[in-house]
Amino acid sequence: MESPEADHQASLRLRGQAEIWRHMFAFLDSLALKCAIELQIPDIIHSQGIGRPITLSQIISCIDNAPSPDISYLERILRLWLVNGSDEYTDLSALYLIETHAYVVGSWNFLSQSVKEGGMTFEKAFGKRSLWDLASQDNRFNKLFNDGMACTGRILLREMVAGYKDGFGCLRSLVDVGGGIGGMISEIVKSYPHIKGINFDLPHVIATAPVYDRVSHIAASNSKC
Ligand SMILES: C[S@@+](CC[C@H](N)C(=O)[O-])C[C@H]1O[C@@H](n2cnc3c(N)ncnc32)[C@H](O)[C@@H]1O
Repeated sequence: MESPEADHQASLRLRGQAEIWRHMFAFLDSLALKCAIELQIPDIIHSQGIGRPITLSQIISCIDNAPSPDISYLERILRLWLVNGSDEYTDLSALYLIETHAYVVGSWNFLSQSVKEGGMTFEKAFGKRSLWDLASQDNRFNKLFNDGMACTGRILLREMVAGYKDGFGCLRSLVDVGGGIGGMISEIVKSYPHIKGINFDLPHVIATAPVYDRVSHIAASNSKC
C-alpha cells in the first residue's frame, strides 16, 4: 500500500490530468453550438412554438440545402445542446458565428510566437493587419461580421434607450464612429426623430449598409486603421 503522501501526490496528478483534458476539449461545446446555429436548429425548434416537442426527423427535414442528411450526427449535436427559445432582441447567433470563425480562432494559435518574437498574432496568422482588412476582401465574412455586430448592438441599444431616457433629448445630431451598418444609430433616431444620425465606417461596411430614415452613411476615406 502506498503512503498517504504518495496517494495525495497521485491524486493531485490525476486531477491535473483531468483539468488538462477539460481544457483540451472545451472547444467542443462552442463548436457544437456553432454547428447548431449554422444549421438553424434554434429557429427550426422555435418555429414549432414554445414548449411543443419536435422529433429529430422533423428537425432534419427542415434543414436547408441538405442533400443527404445524417440523423446520427444531428442526434450527437443535440445531446450537447439545449434550447431556451429566443427572440430577435436576445439572439446572439450571428455574434457567436464571428467569435468561432476561423479568422478569429486562428490567430490564437500564434500567441506563443507573439510572446517569443513580438508582433500581432493576427498578422502572423493571416498576413493582414486587422480583421477589417480581411473583411474588406471577403464578402461572406464582411456580412457575417456586420450582422454579428448589429445583433449585439440591438441588445445594448434596447437597454441604453430604456435607461438613458433624457440623455438624447438635447442633441440635434449624433455620429456613430465605427457604427457598422448603422443598426444602433437608426434605432436611436427612431426613438428620437428630432436627431439627425450619421453613421461613419469603412467603405466595405458602408457599401452593405441598408438605407434608414434620417441616417446618412459616410465612408472613411481609407481602410488603414
Ligand atoms: C467592433 S465593430 C462595432 C460595430 C458597430 N458599432 C455595431 O455595434 O454594429 C468596430 C467597427 O469599426 C469599424 N472601423 C475600424 N476601423 C475604422 C476606421 N479607421 N474608420 C472607421 N471605421 C472603422 C469597423 O469596420 C467595425 O464596423
